[in-house]
Amino acid sequence: MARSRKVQPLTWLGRPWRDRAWLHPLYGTATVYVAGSTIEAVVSAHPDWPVWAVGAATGLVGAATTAAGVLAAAGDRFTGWARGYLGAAGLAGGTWLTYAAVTSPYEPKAVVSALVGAALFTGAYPAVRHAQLEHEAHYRAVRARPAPPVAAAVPQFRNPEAARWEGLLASVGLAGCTYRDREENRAGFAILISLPTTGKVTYRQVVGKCDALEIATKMPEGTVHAERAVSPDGRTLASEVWIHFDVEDILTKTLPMPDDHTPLSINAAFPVGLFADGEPILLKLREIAMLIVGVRGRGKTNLLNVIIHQLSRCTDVVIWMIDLKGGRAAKPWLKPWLDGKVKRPVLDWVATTRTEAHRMLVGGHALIEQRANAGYGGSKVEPTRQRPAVIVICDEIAALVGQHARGQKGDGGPKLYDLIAQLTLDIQLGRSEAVDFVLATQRGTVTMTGSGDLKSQCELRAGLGVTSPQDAQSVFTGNAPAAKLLAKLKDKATRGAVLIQDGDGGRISPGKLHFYGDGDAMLANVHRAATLHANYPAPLDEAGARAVDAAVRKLYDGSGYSGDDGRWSAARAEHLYADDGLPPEFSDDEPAASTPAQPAVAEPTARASSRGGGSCRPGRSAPRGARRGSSRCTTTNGRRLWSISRSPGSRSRTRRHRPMWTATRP
Ligand SMILES: Nc1ncnc2c1ncn2[C@@H]1O[C@H](COP(=O)(O)OP(=O)(O)OP(=O)(O)O)[C@@H](O)[C@H]1O
Repeated sequence: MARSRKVQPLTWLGRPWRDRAWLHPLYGTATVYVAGSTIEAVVSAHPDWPVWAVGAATGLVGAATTAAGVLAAAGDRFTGWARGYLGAAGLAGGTWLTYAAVTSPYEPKAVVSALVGAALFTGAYPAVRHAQLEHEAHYRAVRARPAPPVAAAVPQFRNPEAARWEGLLASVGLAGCTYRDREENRAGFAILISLPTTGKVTYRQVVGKCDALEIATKMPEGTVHAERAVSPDGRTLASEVWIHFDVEDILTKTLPMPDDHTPLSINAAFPVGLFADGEPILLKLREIAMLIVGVRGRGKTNLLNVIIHQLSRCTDVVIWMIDLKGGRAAKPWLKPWLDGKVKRPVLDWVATTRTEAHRMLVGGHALIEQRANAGYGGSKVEPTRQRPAVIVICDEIAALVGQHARGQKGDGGPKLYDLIAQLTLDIQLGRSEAVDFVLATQRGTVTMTGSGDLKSQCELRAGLGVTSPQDAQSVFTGNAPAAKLLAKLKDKATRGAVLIQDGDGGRISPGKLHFYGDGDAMLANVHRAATLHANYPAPLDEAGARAVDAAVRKLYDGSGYSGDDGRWSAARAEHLYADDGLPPEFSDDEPAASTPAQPAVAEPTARASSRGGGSCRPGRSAPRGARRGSSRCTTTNGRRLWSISRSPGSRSRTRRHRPMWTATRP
């Protein structure tokens, strides 16, 4: 039902004496005439008053009546005509009064002028009044303000939880935000708020108040964080924000690496940890370059181990690794093969020198060209065991392409510029040919990553803890809220905590990575995985291997990728065979309680034995009907290359940032 609206009262000019309005000028003239007669009577009674003084006094009265006329019609409710008419009436009346005071109101000229004035003002009045009434009608329609609604006085029902949250938000300086919804998750809960429509509170301000909310709710540091809400059709909403309260504080927990050794596919996502709200972090390393940034001791090596563990479960992937720290990270993964316990290493190629890394990058480029020229799969290569993806993992890229990573003068090794250019080109061209990169560095600055171009190619970023907010900014360029959150992950308890950014919109979420173990425990875990996964990674396809071999032979000493003088030859890989620093054997902790299902993978070809200088012999084939891995993607959309699964059964109309596909893996 429409509410009746009262209008403000309008002017005296149109309203009072509405029925006899035409008499107004006559009343006015009569009033002035009576005033003139009164002045005459008073002056006659005082013959000693000088004429000039009487004239001046009435002149002042005239000026005052003129001003009164003009002021009476001030404001936007009167027309200009009304103001002119009243001003002129005041001026005429004042002038006449002055004249009548000095002479006499009964003198012929005074009488005639009074009559003429009355006639003129009476004649003009209807037009002035008509204009005024029209103006008032318009004013009433357009400008009249509604009276305050009576309903405002009636107390409204308030959801007590909404009132509590809005009160809390207001107490930390987020007044005007409206509580909309609450969603429980595995780590705690999240509330959805609408920002005030005045724009007085922005998303950034909410992020800035997370510290204050932690204090107000007595939560540990880093357990409250904000995330923009997303509409059901995937658009980020400017006015709605989820605030997460991670009661469980997953960021400070240690999440042991699941003892899962079943086979996977690179076309599906694999878990690497849990988001702060308890949902799994799933990575899909397809058509994307990943940049991992974290200062020493924040968990880079651990994350690389987790990634190698999961990649080496894939039956359609070839893993190459650049490890310029003398192979410290790669060697444990080679150990079962070096010990002769398995017939193939899970890492297909390891480069521990800049020269070998150059060979690898040039070989990668040859593979990309060979695949592009062959036109496999139309616009892009879909990895299979017959034509596997190649993932190049590089631990500490600063040692390879950083500003200070120059080789010895005259050592015949690659130039820094060549390495930067080759790596950048490979990342650019590799994605459609199933050649992708995982790069790790201590800082995200251009001096450490070689070039801005190279860094900008890495759409998937993972931040693992930095020393300063500036460093945090260099990971998630231009994203102050994320940088702030990353800079918070600095205490011991949050080691292995990560901030992960999706390439298609920059949304960032905190989480905790699975822990692969420390020291000997880590080495034992690696040994076990490298043993159990030995047959999973595919050999490089024959045509690709030939192209890589030919390209590598053009460099340096003419040795290649395959054959006796290939990548595993004593001349190039002898240092990897040295058993320094690694515990002797892990033979007794081999497949125990959770013996994995054997992979249903094709037996590596006999040709594989020749690659690897005779050391890389065919492994046993798996029994028929062996169980495949259960992880799968139901859908993906074009460029979205990794994402996050949503907890099932969410009721909210407005989603948190969650994906288009679901992983069914536990
Ligand atoms: N996910 C995790 N959960 C719990 N603790 C972790 C995790 N990741 C790493 N840590 C802890 O942090 C320490 C450092 O980890 P890691 O060696 O992987 O760091 P890093 O960044 O590679 O350091 P460096 O460059 O010195 O090798 C580990 O010894 C471990 O105690």
